[in-house]
Amino acid sequence: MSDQNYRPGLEGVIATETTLSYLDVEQEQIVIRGYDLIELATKVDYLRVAYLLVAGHLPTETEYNAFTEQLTAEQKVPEEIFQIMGSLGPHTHLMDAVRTGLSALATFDPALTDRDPDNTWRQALTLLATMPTIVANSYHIQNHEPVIYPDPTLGYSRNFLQMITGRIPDDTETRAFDQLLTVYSEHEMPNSTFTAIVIASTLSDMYGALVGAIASLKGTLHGGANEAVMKMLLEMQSPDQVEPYLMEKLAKKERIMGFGHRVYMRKPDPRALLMKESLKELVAIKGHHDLYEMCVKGEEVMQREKGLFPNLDYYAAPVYYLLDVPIELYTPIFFAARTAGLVAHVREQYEHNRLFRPRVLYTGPRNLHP
Ligand SMILES: CC(=O)SCCNC(=O)CCNC(=O)[C@H](O)C(C)(C)COP(=O)(O)OP(=O)(O)OC[C@H]1O[C@@H](n2cnc3c(N)ncnc32)[C@H](O)[C@@H]1OP(=O)(O)O
Ligand SMILES: O=C([O-])CC(=O)C(=O)O
Repeated sequence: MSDQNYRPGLEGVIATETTLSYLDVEQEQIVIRGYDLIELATKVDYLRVAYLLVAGHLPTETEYNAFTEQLTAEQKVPEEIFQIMGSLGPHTHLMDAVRTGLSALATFDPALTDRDPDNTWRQALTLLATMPTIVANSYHIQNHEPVIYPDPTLGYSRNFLQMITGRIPDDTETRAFDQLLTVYSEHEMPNSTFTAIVIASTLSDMYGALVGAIASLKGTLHGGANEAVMKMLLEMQSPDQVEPYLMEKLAKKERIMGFGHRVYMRKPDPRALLMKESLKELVAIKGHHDLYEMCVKGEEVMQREKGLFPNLDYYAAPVYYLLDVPIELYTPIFFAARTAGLVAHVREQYEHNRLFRPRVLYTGPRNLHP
């Protein structure tokens, strides 16, 4: 086979057609069904964006009310899910606990393999409704704490955050968390979304596609970077330590988590800019000015030394931190937020399916005999 089409890591390769989203790097815009993601994040809430992704248009007030009512009605998960998650080993990574919880949830779906759009819409709603409950409680279960059940009187994001921290967040915290969910909701064709549509292309079910996506998102080159960023910031301790810390790592040719991006490359990630603003606002209210200063210093050093910009994970990590979210939950929350984009992509894949089955550039031996 000719190697002229071979691109390691499929860099720059167009894998599918979609009406969902597009990274317009030149215009520095993330297009979500025609809208700018950053404008959406500043003007509408996460649930409206989730509806936009799955249904294809922003909801009317009637559609929005019906959507939130349906989600609220489905927030609870069967107790067996918590029991299964509670039976996992002592070293369980929360992404693996969520992966297992989601896998188990599939066994409660009465029409798991029915790909009719009405059924996949129902499944999308179930997944959006239950993911916060599974994600938040993965932490409590692993730490032998009581499960915190969803509170149907709170909105989606406020309820999600209260299930994590055990206290009802104020309006500022709820808004910051909601915005975080929105900027994580969809991002064209990252590794995890690609994994999901590859699985869906075999006509496997939506849950299975998302289970694969979780495994992909766990990696530190992808979603796992946000946890690594926070650990790095805590290790640095103070603004004056940032430069020596980063210079030492760079001298050892280590990757600095939260910087660089396959698509943006040497351009800023618009989501990181919004999260930087969000961090600034939270710091003004909650203190931790040092944290903001450290982040800005890190950005300056990486720009000067490597010409690299921060990605979303770099500024999302300290925002999570100021919202009192345990570090182990940063990546699972990314997954919960991305559920909106993932279910929309899986539904789209079913609508115009073609099995993914690429070829290889074979570099091994030939004509050997046993
Ligand atoms: C929400 C998200 O999932 S965003 C991604 C989150 N992941 C991270 O933050 C992990 C850190 N970043 C990285 O490892 C990379 O930038 C990736 C994986 C995100 C993208 O990588 P790729 O597109 O494969 O870029 P590639 O690895 O070819 O890097 C290009 C150059 O930039 C350097 N580079 C890229 N990112 C980094 C980094 N974070 N730290 C140090 N150097 C870096 C590479 O060493 C390479 O330099 P060279 O040309 O001198 O060898
Ligand atoms: O687009 C990517 O490759 C990774 C990313 O930023 C995301 O999934 O949000």
